[in-house]
Amino acid sequence: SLFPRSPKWTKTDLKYRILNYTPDMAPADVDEAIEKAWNVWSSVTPLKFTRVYEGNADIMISFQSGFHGDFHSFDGVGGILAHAYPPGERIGGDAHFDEDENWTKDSKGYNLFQVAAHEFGHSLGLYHSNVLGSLMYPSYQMMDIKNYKLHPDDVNGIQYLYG
Ligand SMILES: O=C1CC=C(NS(=O)(=O)c2ccc(-c3ccccc3)cc2)CC1=O
Ligand SMILES: [Ca+2]
Ligand SMILES: [Zn+2]
Repeated sequence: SLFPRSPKWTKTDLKYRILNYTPDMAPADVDEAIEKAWNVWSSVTPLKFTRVYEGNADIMISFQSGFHGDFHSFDGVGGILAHAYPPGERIGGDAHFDEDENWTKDSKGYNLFQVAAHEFGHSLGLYHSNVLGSLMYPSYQMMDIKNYKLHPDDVNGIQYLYG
């Protein structure tokens, strides 16, 4: 078609790898935050996310600071918290978290689960939403992470791509 659909994964079984850890949190808490962030999206699509511990994965997850080898250097404390690449080969899908932030599993600093869930939306092909309260809204706001529920706007967006 004239306007090829926005980039999306052409497979439903995606592999992710956590390349390094932030000193801000216990590794097990990082693992859990990342897994929960994937569950947000797999719970409303046919997508399956499998963690791998070596070699290449569709989505490579890492904590980096300042210049880290791509064209989007991080900026120290505050400002940009993270970024993720739309679906594709090599860097496509990868998610980078700014190590200079204070990553937490609760409501102090920046909640890793929440930021990861947002970034993984980008890794899957979603862009920002203008619906306040949606996960893909461009600005960070603390949400009820205990029993997190995806906003209908986010469900519509991801199901448009993978429904
Ligand atoms: O595409 C971009 C480029 C700039 C971004 N700014 S950010 O890193 O400060 C950021 C802002 C909001 C969020 C967020 C929004 C809603 C829920 C959870 C996090 C995550 C990261 C984040 C982002 O995803
Ligand atoms: Ca920053
Ligand atoms: Zn974003």
